[in-house]
Amino acid sequence: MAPRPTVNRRQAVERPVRASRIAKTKKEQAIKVPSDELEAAVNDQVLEPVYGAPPAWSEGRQQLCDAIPWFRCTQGAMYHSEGFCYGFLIDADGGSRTYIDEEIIITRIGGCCTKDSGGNLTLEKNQDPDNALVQSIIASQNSRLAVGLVIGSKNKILNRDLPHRYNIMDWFRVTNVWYEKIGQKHGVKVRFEKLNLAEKSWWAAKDSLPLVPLDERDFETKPETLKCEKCSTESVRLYEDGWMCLDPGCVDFWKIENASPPAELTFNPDFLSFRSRPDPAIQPHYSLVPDLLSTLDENAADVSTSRIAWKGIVCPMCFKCIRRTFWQGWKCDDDSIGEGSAKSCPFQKFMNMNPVSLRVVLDHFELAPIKRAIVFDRKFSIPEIDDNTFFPYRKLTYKLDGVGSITHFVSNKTINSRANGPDDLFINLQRGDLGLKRFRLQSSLVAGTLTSHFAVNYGMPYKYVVSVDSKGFDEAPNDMLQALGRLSWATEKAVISSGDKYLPPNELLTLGYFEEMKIGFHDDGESSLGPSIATLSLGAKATMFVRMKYKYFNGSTRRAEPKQIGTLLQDDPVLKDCMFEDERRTLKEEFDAGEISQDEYDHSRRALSMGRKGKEAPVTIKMELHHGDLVVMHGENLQKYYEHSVVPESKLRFALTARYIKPDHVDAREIQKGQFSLAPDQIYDGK
Ligand SMILES: O=C(O)CCC(=O)C(=O)O
Repeated sequence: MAPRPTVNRRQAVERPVRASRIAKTKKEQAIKVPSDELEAAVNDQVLEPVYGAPPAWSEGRQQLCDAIPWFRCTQGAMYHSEGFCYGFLIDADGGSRTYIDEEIIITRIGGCCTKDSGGNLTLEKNQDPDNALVQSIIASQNSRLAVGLVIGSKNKILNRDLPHRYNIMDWFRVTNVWYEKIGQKHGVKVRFEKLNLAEKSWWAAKDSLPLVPLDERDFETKPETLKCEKCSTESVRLYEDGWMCLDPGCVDFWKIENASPPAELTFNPDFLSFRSRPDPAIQPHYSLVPDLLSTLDENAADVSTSRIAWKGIVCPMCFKCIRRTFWQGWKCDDDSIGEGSAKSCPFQKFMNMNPVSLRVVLDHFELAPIKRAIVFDRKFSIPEIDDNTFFPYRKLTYKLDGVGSITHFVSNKTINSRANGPDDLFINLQRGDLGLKRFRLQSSLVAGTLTSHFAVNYGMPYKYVVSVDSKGFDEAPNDMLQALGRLSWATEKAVISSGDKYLPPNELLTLGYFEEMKIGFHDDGESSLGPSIATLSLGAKATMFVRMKYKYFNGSTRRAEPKQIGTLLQDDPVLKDCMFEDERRTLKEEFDAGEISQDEYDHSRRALSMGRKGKEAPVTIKMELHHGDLVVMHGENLQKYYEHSVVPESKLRFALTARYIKPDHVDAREIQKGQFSLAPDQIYDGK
């Protein structure tokens, strides 16, 4: 029998491969493409079909990160956590001298980059050994931890027609981590080698050669490694063009025989073709494609609202990563982006939502509180306490000078346990389908981020924080109207005590929080809302934080660049406890009195902030919201100047918030949605 050729080379490399950013077809491999034709070459590329299909995929980054535990990073190429690299994305820009074939990937590790005018990432500082990404990739290599790889469809180096935006590849081992000179800086590169060499990769070209069996592979031949004469560091020979010392601390770093290497380098075929002997000790930490659903016993108490149960899953029918957008579970065709094969996937998994009992979320359920004992932390505002006017509620009032007030009606066991009271509402809201869903945040750092809570809106449309489709109050279940009765009572009592006119609510937003869900700092809206907003808390305890908005605290908007000053406030209200309160007040008085010009006013204000980093305002009000408590925020400018966030504890909480939406901000056809009349047993008497 004729001897076989060197098998690894037949698999991966048959001729020298130029290490470039340009994707090349097999025929073009040694052809140099001028850089000004780069864009056109990439666009005109004829992509080859792939051999198989990815084990899981996603059209959105958020969906991918939610479902795949080894890739929970919505930005950057590397997912690292607690000092290890678990997952890596190969997408548009792998940097210069990138390489991909069926089993090998050579790429930079990402980080320390900015985008140049052409949209390419360039290193803006050296990547040193203390960099977290560098440490993580080395830690994974040293502890023989397999790394999961994902390939994005913007990758043009592989030259394959990838089926989806993000495609799970397989587990890889880290075989080499080294430094290269990239522009004027040094950055870290990595060579990944597919762990399972016994199975053909799905991303191989459809007409590619069959896989070389393991027992015919050469695991002995390794690329040449030489010791530097200057620093004694051993470095592997990466490029055909010549050996280079890869220690960035050495005077001979990145030089071929004392000279800079050519701009375009050709990979050393031995570096591409060597394969590591299978090693059973190299294992991943996670499953490549987790089957989360098989582990969720929906009949077990409280599983359906636990943290793990609102992670994304991989659709068992079409393998798409899907997020839990519905209160009851996952629906494959709901979380689709663009056209995709899964648009019509019928998979849906709605869980048995066994009601979570109050016993589970309230430590002191039945035992307390008969009267809630409250300890106030002197770091925050201390409220006025009134135990009499609205007995059995304790009324706590926080005053925000010249802005408004926050009234906290503290509930107790007697109030909560009355018929149609908070205890009943908490259980009843869990029966049936209220239509609670997670929506996309309108503005978020990463596009497509979902809220960390479920929402449903009744009454007038409320579109400030999330775009929630509103249902009319005529469709609202009795429990919502019972809650609306309480909220109307609380609003009226809080507003009338402050001497203002009471406007009955015409909108009710219900938020549902599972374990570890929350709502970050936001305001409820300025121009479209009336001055009063009332919330009823049900279930788990939560903490509400109130702070001044950044621009009112600092006197200017956030700066685009650290050295710049943001835009100064046109009309600075100089709120109590803002930065440079005294100076800003004096300047404002001088300006209002015509003693200084606009230029002088702005110049002096800029001088105050010069050289100072803007910062978030400290929290001024911190409230513990318990089951049955009612909170009313009141004041024309409260939502303009202040923002709030709420962080619940335990496994289930509802917040029902009633607002007055100004009818002139609502489409005339929607106005009737906000009309309601309460039946006698839905009107609340404060007991
Ligand atoms: O969960 C809460 O208590 C507050 C909810 C909230 O801030 C909102 O609906 O805007």
